[in-house]
Amino acid sequence: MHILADENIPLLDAFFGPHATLERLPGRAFDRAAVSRADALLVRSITRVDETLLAGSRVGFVGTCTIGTDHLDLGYLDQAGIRWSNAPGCNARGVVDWVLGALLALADGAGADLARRTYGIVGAGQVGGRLAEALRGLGWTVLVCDPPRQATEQGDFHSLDELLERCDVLCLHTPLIRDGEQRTLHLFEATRLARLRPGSWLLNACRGEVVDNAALRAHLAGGAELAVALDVWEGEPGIDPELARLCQLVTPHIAGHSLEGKWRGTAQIYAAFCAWTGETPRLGLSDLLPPQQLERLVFGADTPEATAFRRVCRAVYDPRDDDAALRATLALPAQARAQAFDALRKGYPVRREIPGLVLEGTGVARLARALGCDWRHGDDSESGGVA
Ligand SMILES: NC(=O)c1ccc[n+]([C@@H]2O[C@H](COP(=O)([O-])OP(=O)(O)OC[C@H]3O[C@@H](n4cnc5c(N)ncnc54)[C@H](O)[C@@H]3O)[C@@H](O)[C@H]2O)c1
Ligand SMILES: O=C(O)[C@H](O)[C@H](O)COP(=O)(O)O
Repeated sequence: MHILADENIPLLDAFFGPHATLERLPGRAFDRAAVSRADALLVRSITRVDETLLAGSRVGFVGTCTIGTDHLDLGYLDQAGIRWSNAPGCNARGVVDWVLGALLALADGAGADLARRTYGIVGAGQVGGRLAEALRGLGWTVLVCDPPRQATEQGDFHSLDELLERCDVLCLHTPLIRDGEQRTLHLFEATRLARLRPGSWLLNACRGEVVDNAALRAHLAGGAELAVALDVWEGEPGIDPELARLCQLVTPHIAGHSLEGKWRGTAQIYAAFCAWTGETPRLGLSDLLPPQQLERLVFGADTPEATAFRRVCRAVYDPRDDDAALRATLALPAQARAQAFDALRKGYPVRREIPGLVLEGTGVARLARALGCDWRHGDDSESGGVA
């Protein structure tokens, strides 16, 4: 068994080493020659896997250590009898942490109170569903638009038109769907952008193509009262530097790059690979995940929830660091800028997830529940320190 794998997939040796020979390549360097040596492919989001790449090969399994599948031609894989798997939900929590950090950054820029805004979540699956739960858990107002779910479930869903009318924060979490009734390609084009309420915020951490980037740039350049946080871009890795300069927060498609998110992705694909070969998995994520260095945050009984929220989010992750790193590349020539975008993703520092924390203090029980953290009553004589 020979596996061709993206070099940016962590834990390849630990999981797959006992089952196969491994060959690593940059995700953008997969070609027919390399694929002709492989029985299985392990990819991330940047490798287009379709008939052009696979025809005539003996590849029988394609695993993508990502949530998204828009880089896979699923119709072709099914018709060619090639087993495939993605890693549903693997890095959803990392994206939620990115959104929370982005909201804090936007609130600082606008002098806004996060609790008083109305949130619209477009696409409420693994990411959007968790985000809605977190924001509602904080007592904030959240409207959800998810027509595919609305068609099959009872629930409190709203139309996109209603979100545009009522919300002052829009968070996009749909898959990229290029055609059909649920098309999301350029879901936010010039007309919809123009309908956003003045003073509103737009956050995109799903796929760049869900927002028409040229239309967004024109809208912002025209003086629109809109603050924007973008993690994903049309034309990655060659992003539009003018658009980036007009946005309040910009990051290089790393919203889901928590350590747990990346490792879970490998573990999920390993389980799918073993199901394909008929072997018994020898390892699970819990065998490998290191303990968190920062485990406990202690709050005094009088700490306002908004203050505690800020401390918890920022203690784990502040996307303004990623913003600064990406902004530093914007003046580079196009090719160097695209390489820098990939390099920031490849060399991404270790980042853990908020639910790994324990929050201690009588006043933070609701916050802990909303953020998915364990909670301890604790000793109220301690005040706001970090253990
Ligand atoms: N930036 C990152 O690092 C990062 C990380 C993880 C996931 N993602 C991307 O985020 C997106 C969402 O991921 P997920 O795991 O939540 O996916 P998911 O499939 O679990 O959920 C997507 C939801 O969108 C809904 N949807 C589909 N078409 C819609 C439409 N036209 N309007 C509104 N809702 C619609 C679906 O019904 C579903 O509930 C994917 O594109 C994924 O690739 C990005
Ligand atoms: O769909 C996903 O899971 C994410 O967009 C994923 O994190 C993409 O980043 P990559 O894994 O390609 O680095």
